[in-house]
Amino acid sequence: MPHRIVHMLRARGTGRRPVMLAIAGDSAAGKTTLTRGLVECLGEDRMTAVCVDDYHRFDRRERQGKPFTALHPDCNYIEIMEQHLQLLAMGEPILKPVYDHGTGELVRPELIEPRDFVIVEGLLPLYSKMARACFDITVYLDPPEAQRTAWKVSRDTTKRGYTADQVMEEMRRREIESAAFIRPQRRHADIVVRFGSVSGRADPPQEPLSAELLLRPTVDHPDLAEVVHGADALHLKLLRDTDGRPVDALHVHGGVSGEEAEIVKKAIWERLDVETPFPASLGTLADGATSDPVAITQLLLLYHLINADRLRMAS
Ligand SMILES: Nc1ncnc2c1ncn2[C@@H]1O[C@H](COP(=O)(O)OP(=O)(O)OP(=O)(O)O)[C@@H](O)[C@H]1O
Ligand SMILES: O=C(CO)[C@H](O)[C@H](O)COP(=O)(O)O
Repeated sequence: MPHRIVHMLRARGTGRRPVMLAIAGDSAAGKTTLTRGLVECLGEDRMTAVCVDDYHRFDRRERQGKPFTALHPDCNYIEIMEQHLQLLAMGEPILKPVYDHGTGELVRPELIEPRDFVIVEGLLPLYSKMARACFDITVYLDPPEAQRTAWKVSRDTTKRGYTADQVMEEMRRREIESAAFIRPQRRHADIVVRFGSVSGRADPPQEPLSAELLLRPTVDHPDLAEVVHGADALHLKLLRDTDGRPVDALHVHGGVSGEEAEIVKKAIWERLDVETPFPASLGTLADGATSDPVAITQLLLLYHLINADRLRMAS
């Protein structure tokens, strides 16, 4: 006699499941910037973006009296986030809470209907085993702390109503929870991305930041050795991961020329061998400037999304 869960799963039918991508990282690590370009590229009719900071249990005012910050799992409805991620992974709609980052208030929930691809970004998407089980591809954004601090001060003082001193004080308050709950998610990512100067090289201030992408063998990456062969500003290196295991690292220097970046982007895209037209408009930053290291990172993520979709259709 099948269990009730089996009946429920059968009744649900064989709807198409979306490809699920997680982008985790601390506040102002660049998650929204990366996500926005991906959504623009594939279009909202194919891609749904969800921010899991919407699962904050308390609004900004309520949090002031609490012994923890927004980074703590107890400050978030983690179980509801897990339920919703499971539903999205099965292609089901959710009624998602909404946290307004501008005002710090919890506002009217919104209906989210997953499209072919779902990007889930935020502070804690890879925090629990159940949440991690919902994803096909996982990314952790790991900028140098000094870089992230500068981004957070600039963004929170212009868009979230804080003074620079308030931001710095809040970052100090969050540090213990950042170490305990945010940074450990790095170990669960298929790809770890660091926008900043490549080690041993000082990027000139007028150039976009360089990128280092750790490409862990937990997913199949395109053959980048061929792609970057002979390039001046892109290199593939074998590094030691934090657990001591060897890992490929793709370095994209901020000073990469437009022509070289274009050749590499097209070469990555050709390895997909799909009908989808080459995505031209990637790499846009919040201030409207463009960055080839960001564009190449986004292209690699698109490669994984489209490849995962294609493999699933074929299976
Ligand atoms: N690769 C980059 N190059 C230059 N600037 C960047 C880059 N990524 C992010 N930034 C800057 O950092 C700021 C914060 O980025 P973003 O809003 O994407 O972070 P986030 O991780 O989504 O933040 P939060 O979780 O706090 O909402 C942006 O306003 C942008 O100016
Ligand atoms: O880390 C964050 C992600 O953006 C936010 O700062 C957090 O979600 C809530 O903080 P705030 O009270 O500043 O809105």
